[in-house]
Amino acid sequence: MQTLTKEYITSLLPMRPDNSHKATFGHVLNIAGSMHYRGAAYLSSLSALRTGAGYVTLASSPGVCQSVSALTPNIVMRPLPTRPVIYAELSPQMTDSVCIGLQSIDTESIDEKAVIQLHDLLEKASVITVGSGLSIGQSKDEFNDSTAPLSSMAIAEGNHCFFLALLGALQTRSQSMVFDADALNFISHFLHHSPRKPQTPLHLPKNSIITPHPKELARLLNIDVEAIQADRVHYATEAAKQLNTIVLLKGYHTVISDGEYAFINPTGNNALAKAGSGDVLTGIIGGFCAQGLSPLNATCLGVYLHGLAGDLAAQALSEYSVLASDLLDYIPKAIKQITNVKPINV
Ligand SMILES: NC(=O)C1=CN([C@@H]2O[C@H](COP(=O)(O)OP(=O)(O)OC[C@H]3O[C@@H](n4cnc5c(N)ncnc54)[C@H](OP(=O)(O)O)[C@@H]3O)[C@@H](O)[C@H]2O)[C@@H](O)CC1
Ligand SMILES: Nc1ncnc2c1ncn2[C@@H]1O[C@H](COP(=O)(O)OP(=O)(O)O)[C@@H](O)[C@H]1O
Repeated sequence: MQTLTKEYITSLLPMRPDNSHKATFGHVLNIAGSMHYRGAAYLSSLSALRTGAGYVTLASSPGVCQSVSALTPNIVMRPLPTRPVIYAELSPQMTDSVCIGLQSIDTESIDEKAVIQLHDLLEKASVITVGSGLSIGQSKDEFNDSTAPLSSMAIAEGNHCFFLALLGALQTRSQSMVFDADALNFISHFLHHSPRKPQTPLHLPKNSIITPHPKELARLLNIDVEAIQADRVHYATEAAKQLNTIVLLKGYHTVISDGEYAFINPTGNNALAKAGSGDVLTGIIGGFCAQGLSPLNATCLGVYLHGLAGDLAAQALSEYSVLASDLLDYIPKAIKQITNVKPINV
């Protein structure tokens, strides 16, 4: 187990040749966001550009694409077809969001056939990031409860069907891939709670990275979150072996493991404990993968810089006041700090 050092991290930064163009620095396909989590699509897309990717395409529902393009002109949009809501409880007046009991259901779920329309982008993207704010459509505990009544299982599954179709299409691809947030919840559901039990063990595509917080890793391994927190390096390593992937276990002193080696990140602070900061991290890692770094190196560099951006933001704004969107402005300062670029006095 090693702690990441500034010297090691600096050595991982990708080159920026003068004789270059946007394709030199790679294309991130970010499949993210849903009606209730538009911010996650924005944060994960923009942070990839801030980290140096040449091109970012956001593939999401039309509503998400519209919202994100209203906030920034920097991201290319690929709106995907949505599927009609199939359950009977809907009244005609309900258009965007539907409340059944305490649940708020996303009616803009992406059609699983959208995967066919994504074929060209799946071919040409340098890296595919999936899951930030993708929406499971109901409470996670209910989603992961196989004893839930059939009536609730019939209620919107968010982007579950789309994700499973996508995962099938990704199996044969060799680009780096980052699976975050709800992508991990879909995988946990498939592994442990699906009424149709998987026939064969689930394999993530090669060159993949997963970015669970402790509860997401607990869901993936089907154990208690307390057990994970009591032995973070062991469980990150175990999950990396089981799923044949790079594991980034989030939290204070984030752990990164490829199943053989484990790294501990020394940067970051409680300012990062704010909704959306994990979405920024996904984009950062995607941005470095796009520039040609291996999944392990992109993860180590991304985690360190994300934490450093949080440290610099906390110094300037206080640990209380940092927003996930502030991190976007501190990524450049973190990069400058590790490259020892002196600030220019104007
Ligand atoms: N602006 C946007 O659009 C945003 C969109 N977002 C998107 O929303 C989606 C769902 O994300 P989410 O935050 O609602 O659910 P999730 O992270 O599973 O937390 C649920 C429960 O899990 C627990 N828990 C969490 N962290 C833990 C930890 N470190 N260690 C231990 N336990 C931990 C905790 O439960 P408790 O411990 O309180 O029982 C918590 O209440 C996802 O796709 C994401 O990308 C968000 O990024 C926010 C900004
Ligand atoms: N107390 C803390 N110290 C250091 N880093 C933290 C702390 N709390 C959260 N983080 C970091 O902030 C990010 C939170 O990600 P996540 O839990 O996925 O949130 P969200 O889903 O809201 O984006 C992770 O990178 C995690 O390591």
